[in-house]
Amino acid sequence: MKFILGSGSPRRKELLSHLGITPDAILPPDIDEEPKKGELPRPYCARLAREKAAAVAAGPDDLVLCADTTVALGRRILGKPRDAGEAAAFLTALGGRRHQVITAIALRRGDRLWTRESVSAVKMKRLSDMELNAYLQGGEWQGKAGAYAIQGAAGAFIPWISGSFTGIVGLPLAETAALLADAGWPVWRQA
Ligand SMILES: Cc1cn([C@H]2C[C@H](O)[C@@H](COP(=O)(O)OP(=O)(O)OP(=O)(O)O)O2)c(=O)[nH]c1=O
Repeated sequence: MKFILGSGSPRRKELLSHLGITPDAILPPDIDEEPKKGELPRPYCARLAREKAAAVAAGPDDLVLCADTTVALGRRILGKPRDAGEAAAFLTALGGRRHQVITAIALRRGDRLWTRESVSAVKMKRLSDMELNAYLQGGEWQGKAGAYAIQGAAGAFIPWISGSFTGIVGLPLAETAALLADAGWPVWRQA
């Protein structure tokens, strides 16, 4: 049996290491992340995590762990920005308001699938032109849902969260540990 991390996100690999897990393989899934017409953020995020888990090639006994992080502004889904212009639009829309960050995780072994979700609320301050431009120049927005990473410079824009910090970064550790326990993986085995 192999443990496969179905994710190209270095944050997810690092967070998983806190549970003492070094994956036997890292296989980033390649799926269409376009939301369906009228799809709401939470079901969208859960669907993507499931589809990622289904897309990773694995043996019948292998465990495959996948996740999806989605930023939701009301009913609006903010995925990974295509370019700096879209990142600027996302950050302008998020500034001065509360939004949600959803991370859905999916664990698959053969035909069996275990899933969980973490939902956090995040308040971002309204950004000045100087803050916005400096942040865009720093490049940390690339590849991040909602165009920011709380674990980097954008932490300075976020005075308040309610929920799971590790969930916002991309892999909620409490839910992940519980999911692994559901599947019979011994997270807290003694050395
Ligand atoms: C909101 C937020 C997102 N993110 C990241 C986590 C995810 O990597 C990314 C959202 O994109 P995802 O599609 O969830 O993941 P990914 O494309 O990076 O990797 P994979 O599909 O291979 O697993 O945004 C942060 O690192 N910090 C944050 O504060």
